[in-house]
Amino acid sequence: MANNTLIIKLGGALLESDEALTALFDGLTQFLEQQHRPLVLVHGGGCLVDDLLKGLGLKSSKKNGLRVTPFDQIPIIAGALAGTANKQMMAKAIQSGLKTVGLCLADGGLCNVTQLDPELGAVGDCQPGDASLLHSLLDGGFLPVISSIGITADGQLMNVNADQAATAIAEALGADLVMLSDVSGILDGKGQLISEVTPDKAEELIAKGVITGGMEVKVKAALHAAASLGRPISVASWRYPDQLSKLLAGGDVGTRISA
Ligand SMILES: Nc1ncnc2c1ncn2[C@@H]1O[C@H](COP(=O)(O)OP(=O)(O)O)[C@@H](O)[C@H]1O
Ligand SMILES: CC(=O)N[C@@H](CCC(=O)OP(=O)(O)O)C(=O)O
Repeated sequence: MANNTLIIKLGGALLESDEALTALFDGLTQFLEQQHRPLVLVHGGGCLVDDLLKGLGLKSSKKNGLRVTPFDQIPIIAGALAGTANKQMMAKAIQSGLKTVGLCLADGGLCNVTQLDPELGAVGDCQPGDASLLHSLLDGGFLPVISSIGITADGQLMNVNADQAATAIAEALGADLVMLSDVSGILDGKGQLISEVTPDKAEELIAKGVITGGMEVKVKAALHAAASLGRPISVASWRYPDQLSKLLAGGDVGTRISA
């Protein structure tokens, strides 16, 4: 199989805008027609989980950008991420005429997931595993759409941060990785886009409290992937799918994170 596989991670806030979701999948379809690159989508859905837990009267909190996941909440969270979010993404892909397969991190042993930290409950650390199922699907012309739910060797469902899941999958495939979020990239203290972030710059911005929460997790995951894959990782917005080709050609779009 061609080794120019592209992983695009889609932040969950995209699911809150039907218009943006349609535009993105139309953009992805055009991109695939032009570039013929094997593409894998990895998605989040944090806001969907927030809404669902709130609706059920359940409290939820985050530690360093990661959701504390009590074991009795994992069935609900897995339902939201591997169920609703995954199928809503697939639905848009199908509407755009793409042949798609919905997966989680456990399918075909794609990722090895273990408990990250007992204080976080059912939250998984995610390491690259067996990518042969993905290779087969890509060879068959399918678009894999992957949620960030994992299963440990002991059979425990785990909630994995979707940026960490995307980096492990990019490592498993040796693929390029682009993270599309609800912001245009990493912003400085004045809200201006930063075009390039190195490990030193990231450390400085995190220490100053400029990069926080979900973006801190994203930047750390991207720095790890940039180092292990030996290429930069881009963080940009899902609002401008027409800029994807420019971004991949090294153009001035979003933030480039290099190790
Ligand atoms: N320096 C920063 N630049 C941009 N966004 C930041 C920054 N620091 C924190 N954030 C927050 O990070 C969010 C993106 O992270 P997250 O919500 O995890 O996105 P996604 O769901 O796309 O993974 C932004 O919406 C913003 O609120
Ligand atoms: C452990 C952990 O934090 N899991 C995340 C998984 C979803 C996610 O990462 O969604 P976004 O990409 O939309 O942020 C969560 O429960 O919110």
